[in-house]
Amino acid sequence: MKILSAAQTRELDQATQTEQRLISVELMERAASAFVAWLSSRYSSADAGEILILCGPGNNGGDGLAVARQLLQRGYRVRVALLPATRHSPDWQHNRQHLPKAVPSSEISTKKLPDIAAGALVIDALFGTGLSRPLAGLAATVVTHLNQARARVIAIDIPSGLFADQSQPADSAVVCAQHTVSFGLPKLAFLLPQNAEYMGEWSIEDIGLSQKFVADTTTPWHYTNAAAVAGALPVRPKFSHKGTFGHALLLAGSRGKMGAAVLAAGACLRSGVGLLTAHIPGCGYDIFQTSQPEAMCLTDAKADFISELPKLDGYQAVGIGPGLGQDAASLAVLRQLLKAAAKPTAKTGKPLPLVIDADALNLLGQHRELLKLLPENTVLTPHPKEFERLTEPARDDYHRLDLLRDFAVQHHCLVVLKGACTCLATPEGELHFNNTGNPGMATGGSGDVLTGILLALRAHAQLSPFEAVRLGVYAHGRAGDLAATHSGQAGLVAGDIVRHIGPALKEWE
Ligand SMILES: NC(=O)C1=CN([C@@H]2O[C@H](COP(=O)(O)OP(=O)(O)OC[C@H]3O[C@@H](n4cnc5c(N)ncnc54)[C@H](OP(=O)(O)O)[C@@H]3O)[C@@H](O)[C@H]2O)[C@@H](O)CC1
Ligand SMILES: [K+]
Repeated sequence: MKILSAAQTRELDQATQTEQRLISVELMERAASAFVAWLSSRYSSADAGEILILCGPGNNGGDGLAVARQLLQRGYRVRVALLPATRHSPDWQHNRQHLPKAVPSSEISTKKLPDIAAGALVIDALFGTGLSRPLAGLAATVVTHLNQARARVIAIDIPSGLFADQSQPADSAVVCAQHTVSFGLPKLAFLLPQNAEYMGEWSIEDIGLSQKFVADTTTPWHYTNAAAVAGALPVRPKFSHKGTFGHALLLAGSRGKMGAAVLAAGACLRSGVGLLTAHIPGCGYDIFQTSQPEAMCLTDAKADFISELPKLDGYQAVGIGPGLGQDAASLAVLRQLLKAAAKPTAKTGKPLPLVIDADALNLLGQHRELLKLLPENTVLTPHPKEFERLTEPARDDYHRLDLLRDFAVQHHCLVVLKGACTCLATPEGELHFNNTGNPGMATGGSGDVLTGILLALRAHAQLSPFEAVRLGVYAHGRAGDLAATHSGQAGLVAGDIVRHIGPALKEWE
């Protein structure tokens, strides 16, 4: 699914009208109907009580006025408060004229802010994607007044005061919604942690916008949902054997951190890899062989950390990092690996696929000269702090996205920035936000599991680097979601995610 800018969203609006021979007010009516259908599926008129609709001067306010009329027709009690303005959009004016007299309406002023009882249901239709500057004056006062009221706020399209695709000054007035009901496509702002307090839960309603325009429009931003990865996992052919699905090598573990190696290995095995060999420090042999009998095991000469790079012949992908530690000898192994993997393999003529995580990323951050050795299409899986060590502190989430994109393009690699909406940056400069996963996955070992999944999928000959990583990130979140249905979010541990990779991947079969 594509994510469009605010300017492209306006063009989409126009293109839809032209394509479907609609007048703009008809599209507004569709948006209002979709919003009302959403609201009435969640709140009966008794639950809702008297609904206050705050309307601005543009089409977002026009949506609010159409919603007021439709809610009244459905038997809800509504009242409307209008933000004064010198100019109103034509569709606003149309819906103002068609607002039934039975809907009480008043104009807001500094002296007459709307009464909002705690717990009241309030619809925020002040500003949408036409926001052209941070809110100030009366508009900002109304938003602050609303946020202080402890009401149940539902935003139409986007919380008012929030820009759809760029940052606003830190002290801007923005509506804090409990839920945002948006139309057609998600907006970039919805996916960034810095906006979580404004967005609440959000959902996207289909209003039949032009699919052709969306298909023809280019954007760096994409959203990975179930439809995006449908059919992405190749069917296992009847006459396949374990060699068909690749042999992966995992370099992981150190004294006290063997669990990371065990989790990554378990995840790799559950993600369809043909064979897995793990190279681990001597201290981990019994632990590893006992907990992962399906994997083969090579032990390092050192007992506590990895100091040797095994021969790489015969492997289709190598993962390094989980529980590795940051010993100088392990750094030397990482350097040797980067150099060796860059040489084209006899089988594919391409560099050996690498997945780099955790301490291997921290070592890269401390020795940035190694970044120029990264083979093409290497996968890096940092969380924001690890990513900062590779680049620089980000001013905000938008700046972090710029850094992420630049890094992936400059180093020709795939970077998975882990978070609530994990973002995959490609060497072509695309950013793909993931829609699976839950806060229960913010737990130790969750990242090691992702490394194992990605390692298995990068060893799969039929998946392109991008397909493997996008699918792996999605499947990791999906496994976490399935795990949470059993253990709950608080009780979820990384091993639960491993145990649900199979059921998650089964959904593609
Ligand atoms: N796209 C779609 O597919 C569909 C979109 N639809 C709906 O349309 C909405 C977008 O409508 P919109 O473009 O009229 O923008 P919106 O935000 O309501 O108001 C702009 C007005 O506010 C003003 N203004 C701006 N910033 C301001 C500020 N800080 N303080 C004060 N004023 C400010 C601005 O004035 P100006 O910038 O010219 O000074 C202008 O007058 C969209 O979010 C969705 O709800 C659906 O109906 C149908 C399908
Ligand atoms: K709004």
